[in-house]
Amino acid sequence: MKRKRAPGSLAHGRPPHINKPTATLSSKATRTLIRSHHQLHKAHAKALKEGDNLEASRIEEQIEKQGGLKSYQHASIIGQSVARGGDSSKTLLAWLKSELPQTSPGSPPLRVLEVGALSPNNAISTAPGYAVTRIDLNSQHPDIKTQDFMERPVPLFDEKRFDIVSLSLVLNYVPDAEGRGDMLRRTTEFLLQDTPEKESSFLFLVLPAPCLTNSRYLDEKRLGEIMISLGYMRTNRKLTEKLIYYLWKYVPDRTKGSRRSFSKTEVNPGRSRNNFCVVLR
Ligand SMILES: C[S@@+](CC[C@H](N)C(=O)[O-])C[C@H]1O[C@@H](n2cnc3c(N)ncnc32)[C@H](O)[C@@H]1O
Repeated sequence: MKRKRAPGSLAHGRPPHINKPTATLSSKATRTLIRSHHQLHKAHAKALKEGDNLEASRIEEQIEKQGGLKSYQHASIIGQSVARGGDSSKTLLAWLKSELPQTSPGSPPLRVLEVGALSPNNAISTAPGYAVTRIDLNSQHPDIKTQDFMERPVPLFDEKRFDIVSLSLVLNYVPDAEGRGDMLRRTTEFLLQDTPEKESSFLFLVLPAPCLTNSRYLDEKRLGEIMISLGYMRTNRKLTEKLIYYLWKYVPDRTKGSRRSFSKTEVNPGRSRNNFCVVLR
């Protein structure tokens, strides 16, 4: 008998999109591989943090045994295939059409930084009017630069900043809560700082739904508070069975005097919940 995954588990929410890959894994094998990679990745970060190098190298070996980041990305690409739910950047495109109407013929392309890019052929990359810079920890294509977003040099002028930063199923890849807070804060440094509000810039954020609907430490209200303290205003939201999508407008002036820190605080007690958390220092 086919076993259904509990709707509240983090493995339940898996990526959408792109072209159908040639070699295919079953949905179950795809989910198992993604879940196991996430667990090992987290355990590895924990071992390193605790200075347990022996345990860290044991986990590294395990990760390599199951194909490493490459296999995880392959499973994610399959998860993104049209057959398994579609491309999250389609939602981004639809929202941008109403939020940034300057995407008319003749206007300069909107600059997009896609963090965690798996393919240069998704909807945002193939739509006219967008210039997409793609990065990933491990590029699978010559048009994607191998780069850690956390180490990408911070731009000093708006000319080098972006109209849109996309973090689609990337924040949940970061193994620890402080690292997630740091990643969210860092997005603001890549968005426009000196441009009038009507030409605002945006963060597209996609997470597995259970990160917000079934976590002990994070819900939509708390994420909203974190985002507001960083200078973001929510403009769009979509919740599906598996994923939650947001578009946040960045309004730099809003941060003046409103910066707060957020620790690991229980917002939803319950034994069957997950531990997804964002800590903002
Ligand atoms: C599940 S895939 C998501 C792919 C795609 N964006 C999507 O929506 O399906 C997560 C990707 O994020 C990448 N990633 C995670 N942290 C990153 C970082 N700090 N900098 C760049 N890429 C990162 C991983 O290498 C992985 O390929």
